Amino acid sequence: MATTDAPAVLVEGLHKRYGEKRAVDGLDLRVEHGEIVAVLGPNGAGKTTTVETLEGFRRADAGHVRVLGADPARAGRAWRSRIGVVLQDNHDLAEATVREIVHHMAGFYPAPRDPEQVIDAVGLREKATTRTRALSGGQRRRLDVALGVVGDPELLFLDEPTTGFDPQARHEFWDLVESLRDEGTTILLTTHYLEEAERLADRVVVVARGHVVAQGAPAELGGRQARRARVRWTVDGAPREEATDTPTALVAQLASRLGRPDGEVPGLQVLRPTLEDVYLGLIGEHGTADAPHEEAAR
Ligand SMILES: Nc1ncnc2c1ncn2[C@@H]1O[C@H](COP(=O)(O)OP(=O)(O)OP(=O)(O)O)[C@@H](O)[C@H]1O
Repeated sequence: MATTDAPAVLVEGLHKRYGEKRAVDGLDLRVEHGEIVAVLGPNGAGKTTTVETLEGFRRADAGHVRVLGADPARAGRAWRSRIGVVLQDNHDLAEATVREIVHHMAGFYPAPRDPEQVIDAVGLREKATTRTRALSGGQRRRLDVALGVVGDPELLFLDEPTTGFDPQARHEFWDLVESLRDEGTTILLTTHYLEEAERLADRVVVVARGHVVAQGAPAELGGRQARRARVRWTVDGAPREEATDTPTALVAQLASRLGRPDGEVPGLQVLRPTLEDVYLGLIGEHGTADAPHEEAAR
């Protein structure tokens, strides 16, 4: 039960096929205790299959998987009580109220959070006595998050947690995730929102066609080349552009070289690639999930 030096999640060479489809194809992943890792990737890249394998809901065809020191395919109830899960699709609890469900779920864990505090934390106080069938999509998702955290998990899996959230709800959810991080919860999330990954993740892992194609801190993903700034300016109305690691020096040089009395550089723009730019570049390089595998095409 004690936390060891072993990572919270360790995946080596994970493979999973559905018939001929290689959904996960040699995926490696490591999540340290206390870390928030965001898994990004196009539709069909294998993110959900991977996460569901880590949660013990799917069996790997091959590979080494350890989650909190155990093989999820064989781990028992004590292990399950240490993880929290927010799935992409949800079971139907339509007739129960928010309060009933959160209290009910808390009862399955040895040391749950206070269900009323959880209801507050996910912003469902005003809906506590509402039946779940009467919740909006975003409210329903907040309830899913409440059910994922009520057991006070050491490790929380969030599969596209904010899909369907309005911008305010998304920001509130991010605050909630950050407070969980401050309490030491390890979090693995999948998302299609680059802003979400940038805001929350210590590390971003990009998956395409069933394996990891890049990983790193959000500010470093893609390496120096992908992160170069582009400086644009005009000379006699004609556009010029240069990629550089030192945009400030280039701008200073342009200001003196162009020799305008006011020191202004006409049409000056300094563009730095966003995480989205870098991500789209990586995905472009590695093809989309549904492109045929190179091996298959040979
Ligand atoms: N139960 C299943 N049976 C057959 N094929 C499946 C099954 N689940 C997933 N797949 C296929 O496996 C591949 C990976 O799917 P997965 O759901 O893991 O991707 P994902 O990265 O989570 O995608 P998304 O971003 O759309 O949620 C896809 O091509 C998908 O069609």
